[in-house]
Amino acid sequence: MGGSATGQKIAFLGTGKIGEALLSGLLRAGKAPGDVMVTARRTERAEELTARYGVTAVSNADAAKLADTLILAVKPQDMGALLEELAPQIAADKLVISAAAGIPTAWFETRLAAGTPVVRVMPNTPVLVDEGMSVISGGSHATEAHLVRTEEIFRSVGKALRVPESQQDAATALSGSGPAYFYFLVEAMIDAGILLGLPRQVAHELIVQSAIGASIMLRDSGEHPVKLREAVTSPAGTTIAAIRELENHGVRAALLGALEAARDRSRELATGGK
Ligand SMILES: NC(=O)C1=CN([C@@H]2O[C@H](COP(=O)(O)OP(=O)(O)OC[C@H]3O[C@@H](n4cnc5c(N)ncnc54)[C@H](OP(=O)(O)O)[C@@H]3O)[C@@H](O)[C@H]2O)C=CC1
Ligand SMILES: O=C(O)[C@@H]1CCC=N1
Repeated sequence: MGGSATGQKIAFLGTGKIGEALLSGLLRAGKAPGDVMVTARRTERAEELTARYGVTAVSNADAAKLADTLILAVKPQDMGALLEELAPQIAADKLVISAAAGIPTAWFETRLAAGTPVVRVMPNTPVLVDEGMSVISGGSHATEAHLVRTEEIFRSVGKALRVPESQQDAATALSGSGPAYFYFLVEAMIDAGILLGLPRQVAHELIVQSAIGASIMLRDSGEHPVKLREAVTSPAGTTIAAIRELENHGVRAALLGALEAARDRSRELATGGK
């Protein structure tokens, strides 16, 4: 199989939140709807996706037959059943990409035909706005061409970075789940604005634009986050009063613990368990 994704048929097996986000991004990037297939458990969901995107809804078995690249995007807990149904139908010249948290490439390799290339990818939902962060690791039969083909798919919706598979659970905790932490912080800060007497819409606008500005500075200034924070923190000013409260409440320690918990949960999902 060649390295280029152009003209290749791609199937999403399980097209929920992340599957749909990726699908919409691929189409925005110019992939022809006729080259994209989706599978769904429910007929209404299949109809919704075909109406919205003009892609073809097929059975899992047909996806395995017709597509060159299969992107498996069901929950880790549903992966066992999907593989049981599908493994015998996947020829070893297909590229199998798993977007599932936790499950190692070796788990797939033991269930698929000998030599089937498997690539594990952890994307995140900002693929919806072409600002995704996808972390990629090849299994033991994935060649450079397979990794390049995977990168082409995920770079069309943001950044992609190759890491050793041993780093995937940590990457899942950081970038896979990462957007949720920012939404959580923004939600809490909007509530703080309400506490301070601002109308909700004003609080929302102030915090969201501050988040956008801060994110762009983090990305583009080349400065360490400490430097950027110091530049906001005037002597005896307002910011240091807030930072003292954050430190008093152990927010840094809470984040360390939170990401460790996410990493551990990813490890627990390794067997597709509950
Ligand atoms: N959400 C995120 O931000 C990210 C998620 N992931 C990973 O992506 C995967 C999916 O997560 P997410 O999109 O959030 O979950 P969703 O539940 O939104 O999507 C999973 C979809 O798979 C469908 N499905 C389940 N079994 C089958 C089957 N046998 N055949 C066809 N379709 C099936 C479900 O159908 P039904 O609607 O009937 O339940 C559902 O639509 C997980 O493994 C997760 O770890 C990775 C990175 C980020
Ligand atoms: O919460 C989850 O398990 C998935 C994986 C990373 C983001 N969402």
